[in-house]
Amino acid sequence: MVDYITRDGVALLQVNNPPVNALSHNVRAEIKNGLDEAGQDKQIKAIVISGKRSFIAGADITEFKSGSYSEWPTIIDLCDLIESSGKPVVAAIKGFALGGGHEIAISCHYRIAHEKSKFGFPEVDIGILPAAGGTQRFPRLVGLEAALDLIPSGRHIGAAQAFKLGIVDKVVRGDAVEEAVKFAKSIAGEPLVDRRTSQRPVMGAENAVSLRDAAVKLAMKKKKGMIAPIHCIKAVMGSLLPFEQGMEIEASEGFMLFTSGQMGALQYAFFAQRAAPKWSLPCGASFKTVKGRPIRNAAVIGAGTMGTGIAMAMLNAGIPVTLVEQDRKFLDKGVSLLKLLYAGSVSLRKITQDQCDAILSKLNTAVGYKSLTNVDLVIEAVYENMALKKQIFAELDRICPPETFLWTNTSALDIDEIASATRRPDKVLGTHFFVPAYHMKLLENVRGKLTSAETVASAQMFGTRIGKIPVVVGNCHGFVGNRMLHKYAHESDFLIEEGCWPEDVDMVAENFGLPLGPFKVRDLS
Ligand SMILES: CC/C=C\C/C=C/C(=O)SCCNC(=O)CCNC(=O)[C@H](O)C(C)(C)COP(=O)(O)OP(=O)(O)OC[C@H]1O[C@@H](n2cnc3c(N)ncnc32)[C@H](O)[C@@H]1OP(=O)(O)O
Repeated sequence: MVDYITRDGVALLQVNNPPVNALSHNVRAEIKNGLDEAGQDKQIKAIVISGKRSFIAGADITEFKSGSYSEWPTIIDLCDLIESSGKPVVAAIKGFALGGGHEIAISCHYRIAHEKSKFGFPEVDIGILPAAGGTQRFPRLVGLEAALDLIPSGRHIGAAQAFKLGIVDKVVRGDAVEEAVKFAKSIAGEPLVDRRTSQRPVMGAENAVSLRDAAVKLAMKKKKGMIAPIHCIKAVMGSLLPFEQGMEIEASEGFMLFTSGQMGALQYAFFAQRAAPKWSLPCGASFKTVKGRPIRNAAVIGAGTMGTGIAMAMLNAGIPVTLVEQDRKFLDKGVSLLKLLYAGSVSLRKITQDQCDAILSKLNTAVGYKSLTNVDLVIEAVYENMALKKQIFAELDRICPPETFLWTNTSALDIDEIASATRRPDKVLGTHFFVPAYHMKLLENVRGKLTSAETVASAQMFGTRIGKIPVVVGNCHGFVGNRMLHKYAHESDFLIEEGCWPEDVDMVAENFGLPLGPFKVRDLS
């Protein structure tokens, strides 16, 4: 799990724990053994820590449930061992240095990073904080302001910004490991006193109160209902005390999170989101046995809210889209809406004007279905009317090539009945997008009784490609999402009957952490 390689007086400890080099107990034990071996070997003058393929994505999240994250050596022990090493330790970073991996990196005496590497403390999003000294060392490396920005937000940054902030000592284009080995040789024997992060003062301490208040305000706005950001902020503020005392604050803030229900729920969600795109059918088919067909181009029928949203989701992923309406007036309205949304993204600087132009260059429009003779996929997104949908599917079936997938955006209608209007029921599937379709992550892929495994595989692949979390569901009224939503909507309605105002119900739901309250969602639909 950790290869120990010696190179001309340098010991290279290379973590090899696929898929993401998480710091599982065995990995930690082997890093410790490697550090001990390198420390004892008189021939070794410096140490490089790196990862095969990528650096280290953090603690092994499964260990927070099992409890083995706290078994010796912990990540805290490793960080202390690395920092106090008498021989210089250099982190060679490519790929991800996240969470505990980032904490290991900032405990090293130097950091050499590939230009495409990424840094971050995503702990906040799984309900915890950087509990291996990260809340204490990071402010000492980058200052209070940047630490209060990056730790409670969990935001990833690239190598260039990491260099600007002082996280990284050198950014390289070539092989970060080779550069780090070369660098380690060049600094062997130099004093390390000012290279130990825990010994540094925290910059920006004079503005501590205003920086803290601003961070709390932002966290309450951006991460509504989450307790971890506030504990992160409290722990970072502890860095204004001497290091040992700050570590105690980190531990006590961490303890509250490690024993919270939110930690369990968010870590459940972490694994559930990764499990959802995997699928298997009663016949045994899964991604292991069936390959999906990539979608090279697509058409969307209907330029209303759902149709334009779905078209945007595809355009954002670089898939050329033809937006189709039966009437030029509706088509123009849809295109104007779509352009307005992209113009908004430009003015908010989410994309540049050039990127906007490139995206829109992949948008075509058509009145009627005649031009759909060369598309891999058609997604129908007209209003929920079975007779209309069947009529459209019958017509599409006549015009589109036999291999074209015909999918329907419906939140409740029977996929089998829609498929019965075609001669290709195996290629018919429901794609239930949620409003706004260009933004919401969930995509229910509804399998009818004749939908083929290849169609399911293609829809799951497609969902991931357009940045959704696709999940295969059965064909029943309301599928899964709306069956859950209906209960939630009923309870919200009862509250109105009992005298609450819709805006009050929305406010409570939003303060709990939902992006939009139930009545605002209904206004959008
Ligand atoms: C005593 C001190 C205690 C604590 C201090 C430290 C705390 C931490 O470090 S908490 C962990 C912080 N790190 C993260 O939260 C990173 C989580 N991972 C990711 O964000 C992503 O996986 C990635 C950006 C690193 C890579 O993304 P991608 O290439 O899209 O891969 P997947 O997300 O699909 O993941 C692939 C595979 O790996 C599993 N996995 C990912 N990270 C972890 C992890 N940290 N621990 C355990 N397992 C992890 C993920 O579930 C996928 O598994 P399957 O293929 O089985 O689905």
